[in-house]
Amino acid sequence: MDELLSMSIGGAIFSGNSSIEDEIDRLSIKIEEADVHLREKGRDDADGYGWVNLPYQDLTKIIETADWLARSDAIVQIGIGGSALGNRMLVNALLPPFYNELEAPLRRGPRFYLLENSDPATAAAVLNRIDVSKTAFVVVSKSGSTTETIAHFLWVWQIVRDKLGNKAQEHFLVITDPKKGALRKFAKATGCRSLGIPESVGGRYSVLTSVGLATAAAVGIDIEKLLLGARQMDQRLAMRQQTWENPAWALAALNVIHARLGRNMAVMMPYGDGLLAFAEWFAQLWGESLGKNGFGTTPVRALGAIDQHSQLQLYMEGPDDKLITMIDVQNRPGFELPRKIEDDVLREFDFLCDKTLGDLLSIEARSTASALIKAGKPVVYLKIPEISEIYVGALVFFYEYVTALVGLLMDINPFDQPGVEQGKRYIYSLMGRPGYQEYESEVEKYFGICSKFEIIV
Ligand SMILES: O=P(O)(O)OC[C@H]1O[C@](O)(CO)[C@@H](O)[C@@H]1O
Repeated sequence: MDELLSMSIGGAIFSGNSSIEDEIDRLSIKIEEADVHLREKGRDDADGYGWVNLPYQDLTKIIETADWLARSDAIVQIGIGGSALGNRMLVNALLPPFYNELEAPLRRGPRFYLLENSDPATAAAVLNRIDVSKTAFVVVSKSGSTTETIAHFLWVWQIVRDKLGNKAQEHFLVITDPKKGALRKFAKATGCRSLGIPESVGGRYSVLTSVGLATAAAVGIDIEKLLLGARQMDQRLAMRQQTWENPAWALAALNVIHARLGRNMAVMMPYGDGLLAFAEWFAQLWGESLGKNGFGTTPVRALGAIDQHSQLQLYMEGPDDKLITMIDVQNRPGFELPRKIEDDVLREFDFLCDKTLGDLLSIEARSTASALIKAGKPVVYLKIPEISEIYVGALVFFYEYVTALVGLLMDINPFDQPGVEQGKRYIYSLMGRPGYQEYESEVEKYFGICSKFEIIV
């Protein structure tokens, strides 16, 4: 059986004489219970747990829609948080660098842009790069009401309608809740295309639904293989019923143990530019799922080898408050360094000859892990065979699984995000949304406290 992922752990400092094995074994029963709970709730398609079934879904409708999307010259996806980060992660990992700049056939599908942040500079720049009449706009929001997304949508809808009149809706795909919300109403009223997001799947667990898959397939990512990887991971995790055989169980336990010991940051440091956005996707998954009831470890996004020259000093000799995960990749595209150095003045670099840049990156990952372990810092060293659909699908499912398990081990609900709602109410009140006026005075009060200490230079 081909390997999907390997995990090694090292460098942990525990209290007293306790070993990593003892600490993890102590949590075994609770992990088994959490695992059973997760799978049972998944089978029932309970609220929040639906992602467990996504590897087995029927892709027909998504593929049909992707075929339509693929006929456009550019795709602009409008969404934020879980309605964008998964797309960014897939595109970053599975399309060639500078994809939008490539010409066909190297570019396998339409150019792909994301409108996430409510920053007018980015929005204007994207609109300047596309021909509206040859573009498909994909509006993604599970709730159908996220302010940033709706603001972008209203702006784009106006522009497209001004340009294309009653043909405007032919350029829109809405991905939202199958039954409710303003975007669902819009799709019904205009007759534009739409896809549903399963009700039981929350935003940050939705990359393997229409949210992540429709545009991914349109730009040439093999979504069947993504699901195959997720499925294989699911099946392998289900087979491993001992903590020390099951990497998801061991990693979930490890995270809980380190958090209890005050290691309150979870550094995600993949080695390779293609996994940069994986760390960003992980940050939402981890932060929004686990930051509750005073628990939660702060996700920190890092990138190897770049952050060796930026953050590593802190990881090595700063406070012992981090669990550092590194992701190494076994096979990377070849990029041979010179066989021989001709210039005398450069001879001291002979040791680099005959290797590839990929070898260098993996050597850097191993060396950095060793240095951290020597310094007594806890390291999780993950290795995937390559950055391709199967292994990315497997990695995504693995992290969703680990995150949910950590939440259940800590007796928190890993599928809600009540804390985010307060800020949303304040935004609505300041933007004048009816029904939210009462919150304006709260904003004034609390922002007033903050402004009291304003210092101007
Ligand atoms: O898909 P929606 O409903 O627009 O939500 C976007 C994001 O906003 C949040 O609700 C809060 O940040 C996330 O959980 C979600 O991924």
